[in-house]
Amino acid sequence: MSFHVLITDPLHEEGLVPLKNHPDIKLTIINQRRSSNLKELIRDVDALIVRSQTQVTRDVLEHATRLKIIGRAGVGVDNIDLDAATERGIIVVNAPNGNTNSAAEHTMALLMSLARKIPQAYQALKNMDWDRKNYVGVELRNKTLGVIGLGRIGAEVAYRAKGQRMEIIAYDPFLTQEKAEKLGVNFGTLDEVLALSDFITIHTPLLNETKHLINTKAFQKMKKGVQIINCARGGIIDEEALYQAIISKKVTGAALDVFENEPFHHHKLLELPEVIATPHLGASTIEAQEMVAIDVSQDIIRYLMGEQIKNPVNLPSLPIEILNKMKPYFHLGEKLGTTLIHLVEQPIEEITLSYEGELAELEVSPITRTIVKSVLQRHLGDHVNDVNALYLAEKRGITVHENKSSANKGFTNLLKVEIKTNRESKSVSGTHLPGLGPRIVRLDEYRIDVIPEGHIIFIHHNDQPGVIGKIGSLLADFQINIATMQVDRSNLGGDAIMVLKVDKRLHEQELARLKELDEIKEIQVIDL
Ligand SMILES: NC(=O)c1ccc[n+]([C@@H]2O[C@H](COP(=O)([O-])OP(=O)(O)OC[C@H]3O[C@@H](n4cnc5c(N)ncnc54)[C@H](O)[C@@H]3O)[C@@H](O)[C@H]2O)c1
Ligand SMILES: O=C(O)[C@H](O)COP(=O)(O)O
Repeated sequence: MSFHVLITDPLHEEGLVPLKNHPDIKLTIINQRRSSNLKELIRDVDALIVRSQTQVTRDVLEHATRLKIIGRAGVGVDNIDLDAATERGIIVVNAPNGNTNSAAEHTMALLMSLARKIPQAYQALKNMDWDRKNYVGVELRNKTLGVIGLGRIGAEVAYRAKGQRMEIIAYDPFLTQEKAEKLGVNFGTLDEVLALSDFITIHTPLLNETKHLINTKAFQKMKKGVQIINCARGGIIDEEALYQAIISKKVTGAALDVFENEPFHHHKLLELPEVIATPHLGASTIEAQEMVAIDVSQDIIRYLMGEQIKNPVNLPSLPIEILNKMKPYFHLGEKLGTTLIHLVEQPIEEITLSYEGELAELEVSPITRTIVKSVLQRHLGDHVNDVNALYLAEKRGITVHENKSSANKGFTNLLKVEIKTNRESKSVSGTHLPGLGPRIVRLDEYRIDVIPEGHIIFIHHNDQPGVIGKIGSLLADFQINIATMQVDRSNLGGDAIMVLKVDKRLHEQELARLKELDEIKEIQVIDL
């Protein structure tokens, strides 16, 4: 199988090598700035790789009929419509670690340039103006640096700023006491960070919640004379509010690497002498570009070749070692979901997944996605995948519940899948036996022991003498060999089930003959 990969932003050459050398990959590289026909180009590609300049909008994705994966050679994915990608089952991956160091170093360069007015003094000197009195700076030592967003880059900046003997106060909704202590920073609320800092540096993603996080109100809460750095994303600072805060002398300096609209040829903030700026260069180092390009190319290749990816953005992300440990449960979950969906009538209202024993200790959301996928695939087809399964379930009004219990009910791990429709509720439970593999151990209240693979016939019948013989002799007439047989009943002479594993698939006519037996209430043939 051959895959077509399209690259629309400049990428480091090293990152292209694995793609160029791959026998199953055809590579197209375009300069998106010169190409306005992304919608045309994206039609026949399997993978797209971008940096921050290509805008992967919903409109663009509507034309991407074959697209399976989008790779972002960098961190921020605000130029990609994640909801639209998820709805279409397109996985988005990024390269979150490769440019952390470079972005932190760039932030420090901006911080120091701001404190000592280096760009302004340099510009004056270039204009042959030997001016010393207008470029008196401030020391960083003993000043307070407010860090908003203490993730990868924020933490690296805090670490470096401590080397400048600054006091650090940080705000991040996910900051734990342990992490703050480890980094030697003070915990603060957003308002405290705004009120106490001499310098403020922003390191959050651009999200609905962080759009214009630093607005007129936020500037009002700041110290007079504060200086601000944004090496994260344009749009987190309200640029008009910043302009006014500088004019009013509340803010005495701003260093910006990112802007609300990029690229631009004129910006009113740059007319102010207090503002220094770079054109989104935080990640622009040889080292960072090499690393992000390699990381993203490798994940693209992994995904296209059906291997485990490392940096998914629209899927729960777990370390590879843990995912490998969970592999048997993905397999078991998929088999249980496929089995159960063949045994219920539509329409489904609820899917409930119960994780018991050892399973309850795991992060089970990826298994849940796989089970929901296997359930929906029966009627929606192969376009359902782990990325869009939960979205498609929600869109169809199906609620998905997850229950966990560490209680051990005779199995070290037990996974129960239950489907509720408007008429009935059915469940199937399974376990993974180390060294032996998956087993279906319960069908509703019936106890069975079935290896979920091959051709399986589920029969719901009346518990009465002769049924097993009749079914056995009919199958013999069809030349179908029975490999295993399991029978259980609710009570003597009541409802019973039979699960047969046979060596070849039944034809429609053969199935019809079995259904003619009076004792049989329901029969389903499933290929697992
Ligand atoms: N200028 C550049 O070239 C450049 C380079 C790399 C990254 N970036 C940008 O830098 C930013 C940070 O990147 P990162 O790798 O450190 O990401 P990260 O995910 O490691 O860290 C982001 C942190 O922001 C926190 N956060 C989220 N919402 C918040 C809020 N409302 N208030 C405070 N904190 C909040 C998160 O909890 C997280 O800890 C991103 O916007 C990324 O796109 C820019
Ligand atoms: O989010 C990022 O990784 C940076 O903003 C880098 O963007 P770039 O790849 O366009 O330089």
